[in-house]
Amino acid sequence: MVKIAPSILSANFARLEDDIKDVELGGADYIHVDVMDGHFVPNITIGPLIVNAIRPVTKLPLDVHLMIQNPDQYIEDFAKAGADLISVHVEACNHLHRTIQQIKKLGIKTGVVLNPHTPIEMIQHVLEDLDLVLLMTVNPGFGGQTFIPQVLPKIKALSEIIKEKNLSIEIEVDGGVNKETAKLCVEAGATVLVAGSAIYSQKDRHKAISEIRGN
Ligand SMILES: O=C(CO)[C@H](O)[C@H](O)COP(=O)(O)O
Ligand SMILES: [Fe+2]
Repeated sequence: MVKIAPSILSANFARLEDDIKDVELGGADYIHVDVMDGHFVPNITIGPLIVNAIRPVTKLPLDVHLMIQNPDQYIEDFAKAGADLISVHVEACNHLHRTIQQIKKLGIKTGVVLNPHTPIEMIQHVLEDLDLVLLMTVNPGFGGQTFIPQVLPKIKALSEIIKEKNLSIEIEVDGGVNKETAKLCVEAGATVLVAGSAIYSQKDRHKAISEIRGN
C-alpha cells in the first residue's frame, strides 16, 4: 500500500501539535517537514528547534526535506532534533557522496531529492546508499502549487532502475499531489506521496488521506 506523508507546511503553525495528531489518527505514515532557508529556495520555514518540539507529539517517523544550501552544516542538528529520515537536494550538494555518508553515519535513513528538471542520471552512482529518492513534482519553495506532469516518466524510469538493480528504495513524490495526481504517481511507481494543501485544506483530513491513498 502506498504511504502518505502529510506536509506540515500547510498546517496551522499555531496548532501544530493538533494538526500532526490529526493526520496520525487519519492513517498517515510519515510527517513531512519542509525546511527552507531563503537561499536554495525563495522562502524561509523551520529549523531544528521546531523538529525538536514536534518530536514528542507523534510516533510517526519525521521525514525532513532539506531545501537549504550547504546541508552538510545542518544535518547533525536535524538528526539530533529527531529526524528519522533526512533528504538533501542533489542541486545543493557539491560532494553528494560525502553528504550521503554523513547522513548514514548518524544512523538515520538517507534520501536524495531531484528538482523537476534534474535528470535521474545525477544519482546513478549513489543509488546503492539510499533509502529513498524524492522526485519533486513542483519547483520547491511553496505549498499549493500545480503538479508538473512531465515528471511522471522520470518516476517510471527510476522505478524500473530500482527493480532492475533489485534495490529496496522508496520513491517519494512531492508537490501538487491530490487524489487525481496521486493515482498517476502510483501508476508510474511512486511508493510514498507527500501532500500538504490537499490534506490540510480539508476539514476531514482522514478522508483526504484515504482518498489520496486511493481507498
Ligand atoms: O517541498 C515542498 C515544497 O517545496 C512541499 O512538501 C510541497 O509543496 C507540499 O505542498 P503541496 O502538497 O501543497 O504541493
Ligand atoms: Fe517537501
